[in-house]
Amino acid sequence: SQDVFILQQPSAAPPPKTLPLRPIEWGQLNFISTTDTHGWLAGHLLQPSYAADWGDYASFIEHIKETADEKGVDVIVVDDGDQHDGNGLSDATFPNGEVSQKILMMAPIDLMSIGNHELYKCEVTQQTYDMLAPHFDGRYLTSNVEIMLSNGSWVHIGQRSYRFTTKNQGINIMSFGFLFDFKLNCNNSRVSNVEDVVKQAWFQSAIREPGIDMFLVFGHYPIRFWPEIWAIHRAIRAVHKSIPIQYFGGHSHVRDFAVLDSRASALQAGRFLETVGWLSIDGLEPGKSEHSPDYDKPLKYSRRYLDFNPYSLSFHTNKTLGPDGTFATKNGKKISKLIDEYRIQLNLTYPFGCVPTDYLLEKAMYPGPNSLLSLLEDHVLENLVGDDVTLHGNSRLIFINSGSLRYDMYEGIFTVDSGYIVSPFDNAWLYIPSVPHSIAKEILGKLNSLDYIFMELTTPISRTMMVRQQNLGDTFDINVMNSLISAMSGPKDQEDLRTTGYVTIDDYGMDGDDTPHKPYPLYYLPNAVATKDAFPGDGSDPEATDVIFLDFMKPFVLDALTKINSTTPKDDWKVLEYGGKPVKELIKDYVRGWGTDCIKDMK
Ligand SMILES: Nc1ccn([C@@H]2O[C@H](COP(=O)(O)O)[C@@H](O)[C@H]2O)c(=O)n1
Ligand SMILES: [Zn+2]
Ligand SMILES: [Zn+2]
Repeated sequence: SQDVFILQQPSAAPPPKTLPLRPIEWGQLNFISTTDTHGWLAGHLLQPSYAADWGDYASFIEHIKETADEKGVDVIVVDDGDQHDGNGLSDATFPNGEVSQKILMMAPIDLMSIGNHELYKCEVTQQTYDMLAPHFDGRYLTSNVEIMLSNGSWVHIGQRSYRFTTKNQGINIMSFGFLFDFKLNCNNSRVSNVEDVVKQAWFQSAIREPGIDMFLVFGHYPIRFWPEIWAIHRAIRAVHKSIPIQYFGGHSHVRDFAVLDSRASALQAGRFLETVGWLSIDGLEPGKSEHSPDYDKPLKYSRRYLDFNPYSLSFHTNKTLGPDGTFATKNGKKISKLIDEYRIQLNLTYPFGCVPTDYLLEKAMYPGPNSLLSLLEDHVLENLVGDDVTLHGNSRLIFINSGSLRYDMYEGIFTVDSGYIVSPFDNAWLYIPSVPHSIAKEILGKLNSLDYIFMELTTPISRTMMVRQQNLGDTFDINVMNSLISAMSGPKDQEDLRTTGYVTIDDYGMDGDDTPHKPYPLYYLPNAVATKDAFPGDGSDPEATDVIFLDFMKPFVLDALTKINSTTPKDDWKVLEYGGKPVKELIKDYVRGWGTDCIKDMK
C-alpha cells in the first residue's frame, strides 16, 4: 500500500505579496471568462501566482454577480471548452473528467462551449452529452458539433443558439458557441466547418430574429489569424452593419484581445486556469433600432487578464482572505474541500521522486540544460522498449510531438499529478520498420517546417509565440520579440516587479495584465523532436532505421514521408503497433532515478 502524501493545498498557498493591482473597470455589460482549463481545477500548487482553485473561482463569481446587482449592471460568465487532458484531477479517472466535470459544474457559469479535448475520445464526448449539456439546460452551446446517438441519429451535443435578456440592463442577446474546424475527433462526433454553418438556414434565421440588441459568439477558436472568427463576423455583419458583437475564444492558449471593428471585439483568457478574463462594455443602447441615425457610435471596452490567485480574486471583490475572511463563500468552500478530497482519493499527491532543477517548455532555450524537450530527447525516450524482442537493438528514430508535453516540470517533488500535468495523454507508440535512412533523416525537418504551422500538430505554445510575434509586427524573430517586450515593459519598472509572468501585447496595448510582471522568457519550440538510438558506434548512418512515433502523429508522419518520397504512396508505408510504456510512464521511471531526498526532508 502506498503512503498518502499531502502536498500543501492551493487554498493554503501564500499569496504573492503586495502586488500592485488596479480595480477592474465595470461597464453596463461585463464578462468573466475562462478557457482551456484542462482539468486544472485544483490550481497551480507550485506557483503562487496561479494558486487559486475552482472553489475560489466560484466565490469570485458569486461576489461579482452580487456587486453587478448592486450597481444595476450585468455580468455574464463564459467558458470556452477544453476541460480534459492536462491534470490528474481530470485524467486519472475513466472516462477522463468523471470527477472534474462534476466539480466544474458547481461554479455558477452561465454559458459554456465545447473544445477539441472533449472530442478526441468517444467516451468523453458521450460524457459531455450526458453530463454537461443537461446541466446547462440550453446554455451549453455547440453550434457546429454533433454527436451520434446509439440509434445512429445525429443531434447537437448542446444547443445551437441561446437567446436571453440580461437581468439588470435588459439587453437582448443572441448567443452562439462554435468550435474551430477540428478534424481529429472520434467517430461518434461530427464537426461542421464554421464557414458552412453560418450559411445554414437555422443560423441565417437566428441572426434575423427581431429585437436582438447584441450578439455574443463564444467558443473554442483562436481570435486572431484563424479564419473561423472572420467567417462568423462576415456573416453577421452582412445582415447587421453595426450591431454590437462580442466574441470570446480559446484553443491557442494565449491572453489576447482583438478589435474587429468599432462595435465588435474579442477576448481570449489564456490557459490552464492561469488567467481569468474580464471584459466590460459601455455604450450599449438596448431596445434602440439599429436603423436609428446615431446607432453606430463606437463602444467603450475595458479588458483585463487577472492572475488566478486568491489575493487577486479577493482584491477585485473587496473581500478578505483567511479562515474568518469574507471571500470564500459556502459553495466555494465546499468545492475546495471536494477538490482536496478527490486529489487524495485519486492518489494524485503520491510522490515518485525529486526533480533536481526546472525543466521548462517555452520558457527555456531548446536545446539546452533546462529544456524539457531536451530532457526527453537526450535521456528519456531512449528507454522506450517495444513489445517485439526481435526489434531490440535495431537502429531507431523515436519521435514525439512537443504538443504532447503540456506543462513545465518544476524542481522538487514529482507526484502522480505531475505525471499527468507534464504528459497527460496515453498515446500509443507506432512504428514503420526499416525505413531507408536517407528518407527517415528528413522526417524531423519536414515536421518542423512551416507547412505544419497552423496544423493540429503545432503546439499551442508555438501558436502562442506566433500571436505575440505577430502583434509586434511581421517579424518571426523571437529574440527581437523578447527584447521588444523587455524594452516596452521598461527596465526600471521591471526591477520593482516581484513576480515573473505574462506580459501581454494585444490590440489595446500592454496594460491588460492585471498584475504587472517581469516577462517570462520565451523561446522557440519545434513541433517535434527525435531521439536517435542504437545508431552505429562509429558515427556513420545506418542503412535503414525503425521510425517510431506517437499514434497522434501518424497522419503527420505519413504526410511528411509522402512529401519526402513522392514515389511511395501513403498507404504503402507499413505502420505497426510498437508497444512499450507511454511517455508519462517513461518520465516517471526517469524521475525515480533521481531519488527521494526531497520527500524524506518533508516527512
Ligand atoms: N492525443 C493527443 C491529443 C492532443 N495532443 C496535442 O494537443 C494539441 C491540442 O491541444 P489544445 O489544448 O491546443 O487543443 C495538439 O495540437 C497536440 O499537440 C496530443 O499530443 N495528443
Ligand atoms: Zn487547449
Ligand atoms: Zn483546444
